[in-house]
Amino acid sequence: MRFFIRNDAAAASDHVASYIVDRINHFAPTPAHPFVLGLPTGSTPLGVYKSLVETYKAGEVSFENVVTFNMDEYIGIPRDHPESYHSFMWKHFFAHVNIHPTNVHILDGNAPNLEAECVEYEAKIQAAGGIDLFLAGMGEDGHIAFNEPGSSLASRTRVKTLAYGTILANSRFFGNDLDKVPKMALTVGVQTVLEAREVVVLALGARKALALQRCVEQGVNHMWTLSALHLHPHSMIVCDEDATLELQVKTVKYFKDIEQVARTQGFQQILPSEVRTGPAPVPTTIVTDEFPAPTIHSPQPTTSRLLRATPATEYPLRSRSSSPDFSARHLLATPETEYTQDTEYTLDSRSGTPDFMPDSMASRIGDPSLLRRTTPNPEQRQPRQRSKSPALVSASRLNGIKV
Ligand SMILES: N[C@@H]1[C@@H](O)[C@H](O)[C@@H](COP(=O)(O)O)O[C@@H]1O
Repeated sequence: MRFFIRNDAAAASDHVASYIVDRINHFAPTPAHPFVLGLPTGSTPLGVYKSLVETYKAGEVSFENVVTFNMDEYIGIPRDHPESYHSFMWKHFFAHVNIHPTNVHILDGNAPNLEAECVEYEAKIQAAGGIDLFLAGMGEDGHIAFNEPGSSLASRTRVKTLAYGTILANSRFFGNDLDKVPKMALTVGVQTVLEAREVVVLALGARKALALQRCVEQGVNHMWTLSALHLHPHSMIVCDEDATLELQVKTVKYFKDIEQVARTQGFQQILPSEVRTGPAPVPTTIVTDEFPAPTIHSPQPTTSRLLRATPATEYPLRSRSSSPDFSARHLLATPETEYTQDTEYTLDSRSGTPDFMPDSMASRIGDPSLLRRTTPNPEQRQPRQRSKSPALVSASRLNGIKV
């Protein structure tokens, strides 16, 4: 996941808007091959829409061959209600750019059959060739679209009951009257979003800080559905400084450093070209006599090893140790080498996995029957007598160990 932090909401919104413009222009959409854009509502994307409209008016982007799919819509308020997502999208974006109304798709929260509406919506996304870029905001509880905490991460477009926290948060658009906020909505699912070729999330303000922290620093969790983005190969979060308030300083520094290094090295984090220009052909493996099918080595069964065998020789654990055996083995491999910290570093970087230490799970379990092993346990072997090389003696002095 890429993560960009900007000083304020305006800079973060501009970053996202110019990113979208770049994607559309690079895609060079045509009527037969339109760019398919997923869109959110809420206060968060307002700056992005404003910037996109300005860019369009400056002649730097066209929405002529852009097809859109909105994330969600309330159930039970008229389409022309000022707070319906239909009204929102036309007011803030569609009415100001050259998009064809027939290319705009927004779920109908008043459809006679809501389930059928959802199924049809997924089919329309498929028919359009899938979504190239899904822009999203996030709820204060980390929801994406209206996928409230506890939503299945495999969910698709469906009817969703809104969480109390969401109703409370969105009541500001309904005169702070909770009774006026719809209690249900239609929403694309988490899986619908994950199937987009790219997902871009904008998070602004301190009220998103906790959710952002959960989604960026913690694992994939169905209670913070935006965290499912970690499963997406091309996802990006852009936020302002206020939204980082709950993140660890080292997390913020790390992501800022990545961006800085990329800039100074002239390396842009761009997507593979096939992602940017529509669906890539499915790769096929050509098998000939000259290039036979590769052998796939199946992993060794682990059960027996866990129960009573000696995994150490096959799967050594990577734990640093100052045991005599550790030092001796390394030095015996290069007896002419004088043991210094530098030498150890050289060995590390050359071998990649220098610090193997025999171990076995069975030895940690206090079950006497596990000591009856059928294969030799390296830990119980008698140490072999080794001659003391000069290097070994030198190392022993440095480490204070007996060899
Ligand atoms: N369904 C929408 C979400 O798509 C949006 O991300 C969220 C955040 O809204 P805001 O940007 O106003 O904080 O609001 C609603 O719940």
